[in-house]
Amino acid sequence: MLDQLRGGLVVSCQANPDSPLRDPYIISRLALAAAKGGAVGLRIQGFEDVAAVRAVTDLPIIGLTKTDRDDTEVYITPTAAEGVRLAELGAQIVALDATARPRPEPLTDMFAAVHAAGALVMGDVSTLDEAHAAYAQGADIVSTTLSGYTPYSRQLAGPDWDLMRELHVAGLPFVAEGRLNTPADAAQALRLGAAFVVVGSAITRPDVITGWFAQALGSHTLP
Ligand SMILES: CC(=O)N[C@H](C=O)[C@@H](O)[C@H](O)[C@H](O)COP(=O)(O)O
Repeated sequence: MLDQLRGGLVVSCQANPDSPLRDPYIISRLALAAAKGGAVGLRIQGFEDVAAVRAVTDLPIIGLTKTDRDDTEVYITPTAAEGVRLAELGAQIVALDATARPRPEPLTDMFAAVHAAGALVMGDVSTLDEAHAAYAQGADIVSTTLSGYTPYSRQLAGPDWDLMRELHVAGLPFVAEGRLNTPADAAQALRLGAAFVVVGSAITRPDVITGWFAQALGSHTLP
C-alpha cells in the first residue's frame, strides 16, 4: 500500500463544520476531481466522508476523525474504536495523533487495534522525537502533519522543512504534510526525502484559498 503511494500526491479532501462544502457528497466529488488530476491517494476525515469516497473510487484512503474532547488536546483519531471503524469503512491507512501529549488511550493499543482491523497506521507527529517514538511503538509511517499545531513544535507560516531534513538524516521514512501550498513546495518535499506528499487546503479549501488572494489584494480592508 505504501509503495503504491510512493513519490506521489495524496490530496486531503476535508471541509470544516462551518464550511459550505461540509457534505459527504461534495467531499466525494472533490475526491473524484483530485483523482482526475493525478492524486495517487486521498486523506479523508470522518466516517460519513470515508464511506462516501470509498463508494466512488478505489484509490487508497487515509482515514481520520477529528474529535473535540474535553479530556485531551488530541483530536485526530483519539481512540482505537474510531480507528477500527475507519478501517471497516474502507480506509487502508488510519491517521492518528502520535504526539507526546496526554491521550485517552495508549498509542501501542491503538496501533494494535488498527492493525488487527487490517489497516496501516500513519502517526501524525510534530517533532523528530515523536517520530522516533511512533516507530518504536509500531507505526507504519509518520507524517509531519502536526508541526505547528503543538505548543512545543516549530510555529511556522510555511512547511516545516527542518523537520523533514531531520527525519531524512535520522533515516526515518516520512510523509510531508502541512502548509505545502504550491506545486514547488510539494516537489521540494520529495527532494528532502518524503515518501509521498499530502496537500489539503491549497487544493480543496476554496474558502481558505480565496482568503489568501483577498489578503494579497488588501481587499479585506476595503469598505
Ligand atoms: C493540523 C490538522 O488538523 N491537519 C488536518 C489533518 O488532516 C487537516 O486539516 C489538513 O488540511 C491536512 O493536514 C493537510 O494540510 P494542509 O491543509 O495545510 O495542506
